[in-house]
Amino acid sequence: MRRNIVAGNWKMNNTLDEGLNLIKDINVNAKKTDVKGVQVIVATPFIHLAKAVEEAISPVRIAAQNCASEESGAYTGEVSAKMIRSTGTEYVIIGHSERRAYYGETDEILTKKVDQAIANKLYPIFCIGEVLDDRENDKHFEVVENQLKNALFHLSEKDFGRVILAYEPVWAIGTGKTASPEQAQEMHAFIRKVVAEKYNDKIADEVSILYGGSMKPANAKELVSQADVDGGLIGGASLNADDFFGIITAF
Ligand SMILES: O=C[C@H](O)COP(=O)(O)O
Repeated sequence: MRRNIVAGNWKMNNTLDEGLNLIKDINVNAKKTDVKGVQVIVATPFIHLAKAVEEAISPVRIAAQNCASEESGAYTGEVSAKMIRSTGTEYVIIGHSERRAYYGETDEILTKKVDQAIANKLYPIFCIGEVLDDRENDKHFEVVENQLKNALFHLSEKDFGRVILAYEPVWAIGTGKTASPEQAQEMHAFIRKVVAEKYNDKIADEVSILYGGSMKPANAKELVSQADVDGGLIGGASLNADDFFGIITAF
């Protein structure tokens, strides 16, 4: 079912103590705030996951920021989807533009990660988005469509139903430049259309599509009030519980 979701992505920030204190602050905010049915997700580094799951109270759920493309074995430094699920974690971000750009994650690798996540009953938060050059050359729709097709469209209808999409124009991540509400809506509507063409209208209508890229309390309301923007994937502003809830209460 299409849900409103605000997911914080801590990226490589917070020691274990800092992270658990932030979860406590998020719990305090969650208790005193009417989140109006918004699903709150916090994507922590791997080291926090098991304790964050114990600490987080409803409606806060925990996500990993990545998972291995392989099931198990001699892959030093990797963390499998099964290991992540064994901590009680329910969600995993896959295909973040930083993973694509800095760690060479191709569509082929991402396909395997998505399959691992689904096989281990995690909900993938799958990131798509163009770089500035793509947008300036009017290739942004094509790029996003290919990212969807190449890593997700092998999924059955049932498995696709577990996926949350996050549109993150790379030029807006951590730059303070946000896509305008119109640019976000235009792309989200396009994504829904591409999903409808591949699957059907019902599936397209039910998939949650989050916007990510310099979303802050000050601009969140305009973005989430767009018809096809179902929430946000928040980087910088998720590192402070008050800012994070400033976005959650924008609905
Ligand atoms: O995963 C989150 C996005 O990369 C957005 O990051 P940002 O809010 O710091 O721009």
